[in-house]
Amino acid sequence: MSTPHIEAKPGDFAETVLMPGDPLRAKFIAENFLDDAKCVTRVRNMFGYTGTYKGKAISVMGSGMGIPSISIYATELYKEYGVENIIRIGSCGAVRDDIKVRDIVIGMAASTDSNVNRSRLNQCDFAACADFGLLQKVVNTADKLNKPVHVGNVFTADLFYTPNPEMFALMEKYGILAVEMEAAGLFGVAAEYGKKALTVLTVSDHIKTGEVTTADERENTFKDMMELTLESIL
Ligand SMILES: O=P(O)(O)O[C@H]1O[C@H](CO)[C@@H](O)[C@H]1O
Ligand SMILES: O=c1cc[nH]c(=O)[nH]1
Repeated sequence: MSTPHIEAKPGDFAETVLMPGDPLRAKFIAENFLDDAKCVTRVRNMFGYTGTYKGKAISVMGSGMGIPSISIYATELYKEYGVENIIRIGSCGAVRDDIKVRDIVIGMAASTDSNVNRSRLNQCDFAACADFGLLQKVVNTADKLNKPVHVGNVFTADLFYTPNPEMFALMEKYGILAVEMEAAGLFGVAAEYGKKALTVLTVSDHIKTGEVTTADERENTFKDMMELTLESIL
């Protein structure tokens, strides 16, 4: 069995798949955080691996950038490979003063300028939200590990290079924590197939201050986010 975009065999994916946008990041995670990781798909170089973390089977696969790309992979994983949980692990831009670069943001819900969830729900607004059980586990794990996290609404943008930068002030006014490009789409696909999803992000840049993280800082904060996410799904 294979799908148009995934060449893995039935049973090749674990019930939980971690999804960074970047397929090379999926490879890095497999090589540095999982034991006995095996590459299960490489169509279009969108690498997917399955291994174990402290004895538990976990998969990791790139999603690509933006809602259309993650929607293709999430649909095929949920529908064809029996995956139950997808946890997006990505980067985001902060849009308010109390969120700093390097912070961890957990997307409890995702607002968006995309029309995909309206297409699903007969043009009505869909409140795109994370699975409460996954959210609770990651928040409890953050408490246990003494890692500070921000939990709330993120904004999933269709355009990275936005022609409407005035939107960032509106996001701040409405309590949105950060901007990224996939969460609302992933939550919509999970709802469509009766599955579970969560988004965990690290702040790579600050929209208001222009501050960006260095490569070393990105590596360290990324390890923090990985430890938090992996421990929460044990
Ligand atoms: O770091 P990732 O997971 O790719 O996430 C963010 O980075 C990309 C934009 O540079 C978008 O995919 C956005 O959501
Ligand atoms: O989508 C994204 C990701 C990181 N930083 C941004 O400003 N936007």
